[in-house]
Amino acid sequence: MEDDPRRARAARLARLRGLYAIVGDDDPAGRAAAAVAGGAAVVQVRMKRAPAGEVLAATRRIVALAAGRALVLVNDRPDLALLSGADGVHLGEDDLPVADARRLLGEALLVGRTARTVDDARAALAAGADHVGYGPVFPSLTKPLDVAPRGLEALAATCAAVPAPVVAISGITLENVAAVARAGAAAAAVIGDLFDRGEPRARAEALAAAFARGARGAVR
Ligand SMILES: Cc1ncc(COP(=O)(O)OP(=O)(O)O)c(N)n1
Ligand SMILES: Cc1nc(C(=O)O)sc1CCOP(=O)(O)O
Ligand SMILES: [Mg+2]
Repeated sequence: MEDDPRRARAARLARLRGLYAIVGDDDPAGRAAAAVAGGAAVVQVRMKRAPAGEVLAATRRIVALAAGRALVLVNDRPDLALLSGADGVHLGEDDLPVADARRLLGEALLVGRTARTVDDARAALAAGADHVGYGPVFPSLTKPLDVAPRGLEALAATCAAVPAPVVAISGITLENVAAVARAGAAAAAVIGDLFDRGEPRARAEALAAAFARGARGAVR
């Protein structure tokens, strides 16, 4: 057990920076390996079709390959986050409440929560989350959404208002990722532009470098 759980969580939160890759049911470990090799700081396991045992086995493989290089978070399932040795969980409105996931995971692991508004983000933090996933920033080709894209100005306002790391999500590409970083996002969550645009390792390198330039305020 990590000696000082709050210190352990702070150390994890400090690593929640840059490219945040989301892998799904198609070759999760292979995609995670390519993303981490390309400099992704975070891998989220978001397997929506596989049975729980398969998600657990894949997440354990990803925890092992990412060790020391990238954080691993599990979408939806705090139980699988705990059992797999992952760094935390990401929750949305259809998942367990943040407070219950926090009870299950304890203080050392990360709990992220989807937020559509600043009020959503504040409520998530008050309930025990330590970061939020804010979006949709742009339209997504991967996930149909029943909410309108928020855009960069709303992202910037949310990053300024929320006293915790904000992970931007939805429609993030090599063309807009620097602007996402300049808006103040701690990290940029990406699926399509990372895995459907050529070789993922090289794409990850390009996305991570572009995010870093934006975070320095550099003009591309
Ligand atoms: C970093 C990040 N932000 C938001 C989401 C969306 O999560 P959720 O609302 O639980 O929806 P699904 O991903 O489960 O469809 C996310 N996964 N990651
Ligand atoms: C998993 C997910 N959640 C979203 C939300 O806004 O809740 S958008 C999204 C898909 C992100 O994929 P892409 O980078 O291809 O747009
Ligand atoms: Mg979810």
